[in-house]
Amino acid sequence: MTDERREAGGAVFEEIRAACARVAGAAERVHIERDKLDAYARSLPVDKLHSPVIEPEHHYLGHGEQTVAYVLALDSINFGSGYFPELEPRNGLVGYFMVAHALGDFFEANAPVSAGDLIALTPEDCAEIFGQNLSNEAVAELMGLFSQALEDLGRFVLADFGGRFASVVEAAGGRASALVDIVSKMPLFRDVADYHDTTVPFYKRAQILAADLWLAFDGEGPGAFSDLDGLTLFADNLVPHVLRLDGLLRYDETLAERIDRGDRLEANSPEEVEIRACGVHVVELLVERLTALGRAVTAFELDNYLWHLGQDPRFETKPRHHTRTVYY
Ligand SMILES: Nc1nc2c(c(CN[C@H]3C=C[C@H](O)[C@@H]3O)cn2[C@@H]2O[C@H](COP(=O)(O)O)[C@@H](O)[C@H]2O)c(=O)[nH]1
Repeated sequence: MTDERREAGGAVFEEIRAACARVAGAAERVHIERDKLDAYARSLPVDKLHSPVIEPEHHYLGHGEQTVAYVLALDSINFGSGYFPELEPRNGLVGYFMVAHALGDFFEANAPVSAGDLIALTPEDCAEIFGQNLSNEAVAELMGLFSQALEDLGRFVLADFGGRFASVVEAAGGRASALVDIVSKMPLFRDVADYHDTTVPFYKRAQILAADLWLAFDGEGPGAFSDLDGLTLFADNLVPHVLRLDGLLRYDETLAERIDRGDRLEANSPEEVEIRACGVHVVELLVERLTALGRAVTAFELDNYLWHLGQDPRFETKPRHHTRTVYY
């Protein structure tokens, strides 16, 4: 990493990178296929890498401070992948896009949505918003967690920011690392795992919040951050899956079998932490390779490219790891 990038990123980004590199070095169940990195880096379509996208048809964009509120709410509940196989599609959408779209419909119908409105949302309200049936135990658990996460956000905004969502972002002073520090005061944003003796921060949703604000506001106003190139991969269950199917990550036989037959992995288990950390580290290695090839790219840009690539049926139809967690 160059000194410029180190300066651009806050301490938190360096902590994530260092911890994930340590886990990758010690990992027993997940292996990085280093000899394939160079060819993979060369195969990436650099023109697409530099244009991260947010789908306007699925997000509530263009509404000023209400869009700030929406993005904060969205990334408060940008999790549930371990529950997604149990969810009903809503208007033909599943997974992340279902959640983003349904929350957008809620904002459309109820604007201006206040902190108090978020605090008041019950699991039953969430089931209605997301078109879900609470008679399914796993779905009921997820709707309970969504309601808790939205309530936490509402209380946080009310207690520390006078009820004004935009003030949360303004408090970060244009630094994504500061935004990560601020929102991580909410317990459900504190995405920090343990791996043997190592503390491993991922802060997946806190980081994606800065990225989404940047995308939603075209890098202006609430989307202006000077240190976006400090962001790491947002460690979820889709990008590592893409990296696995594309041959950069190899899981040992036992882990591969468990995932392929649909067993769930425990949150914070060594194998779950290894998958996430190796995902983060591979992306760092790819950023290094691409930079050396004169095709400088950021981890955020690679994340956005790889995540959208993962929506392709080639990846979507193959089993990936599922973990019931509030972090992704
Ligand atoms: N690494 C990374 N993980 C991301 C995202 C997003 C969506 N964000 C973007 C979308 C448009 C804008 O560009 C936003 O930036 C969702 N996820 C995670 O995926 C999982 C769900 O997957 P599926 O079951 O297929 O819907 C779940 O854990 C969810 O938390 C990302 O961008 N990067």
